[in-house]
Amino acid sequence: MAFTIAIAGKGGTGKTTLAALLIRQLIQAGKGPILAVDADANANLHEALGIEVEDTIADVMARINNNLEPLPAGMTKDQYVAFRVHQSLAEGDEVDLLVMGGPEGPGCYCYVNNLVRGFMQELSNNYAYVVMDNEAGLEHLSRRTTQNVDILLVTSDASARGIRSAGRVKELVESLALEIKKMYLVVTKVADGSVEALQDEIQKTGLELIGAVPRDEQVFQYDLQGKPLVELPDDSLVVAAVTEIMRKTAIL
Ligand SMILES: Nc1ncnc2c1ncn2[C@@H]1O[C@H](COP(=O)(O)OP(=O)(O)OP(=O)(O)O)[C@@H](O)[C@H]1O
Repeated sequence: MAFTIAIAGKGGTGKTTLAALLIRQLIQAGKGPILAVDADANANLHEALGIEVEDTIADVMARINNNLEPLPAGMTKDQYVAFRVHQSLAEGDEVDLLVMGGPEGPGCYCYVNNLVRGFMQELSNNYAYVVMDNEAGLEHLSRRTTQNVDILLVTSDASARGIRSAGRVKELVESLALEIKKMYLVVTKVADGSVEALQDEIQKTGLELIGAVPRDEQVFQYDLQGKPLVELPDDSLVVAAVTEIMRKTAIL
């Protein structure tokens, strides 16, 4: 069973950046193969990883559900879904990427979710690690289309409002009774001293702060130029911060 790391937080809090850097460091440490799952409808993990994606799972499922892709002779719907999901896996060096996409059309949830869930479980057995980029609403985790999580990293930017919404992610996890072994807070885009100023807010959430990712102009520049974040240099400030988080959480 793959070790699963999920990242969740409000839009723009650096989830994709964190996911890409975790994957970068896992690869560097020779911990592949890794399955990256983009479960954020707005996310662009493929760009951060430098992997081309043709299809999202939601697109494939919508086509199958609307009979735009007739079943090949001799194949059951289950077999065909498994085959098409497998086909939409984008392959890179040491990391493959599955983009969930969405939102899904009405009326197709249960059946497709059940199939995707079964398929995800089987698929993840082929990998040492699964790294998932999720929305704050934890859509896929709550529908259990994805498997149990070993570590959930909740991201917040360095603002009191951000910390409070990270606290709501924690409450959501608890109210949904999700099977998550460990949950930590990561404050992102941190300028000098701003984490200290947030200590009271952090304490109120009950989340354990595991690390801070500094605001780094280089990340912004890479995104601006469409350069994959996995190509950030070894001496990058954010790479060092993520490596430290991985040590503290015993991922590395
Ligand atoms: N440590 C950082 N330093 C500077 N800029 C950053 C940092 N982390 C993220 N950013 C910038 O913040 C923006 C949002 O980052 P990112 O895409 O990682 O967030 P996200 O939470 O995945 O957002 P979304 O939910 O919209 O996909 C990007 O423009 C990125 O360049």
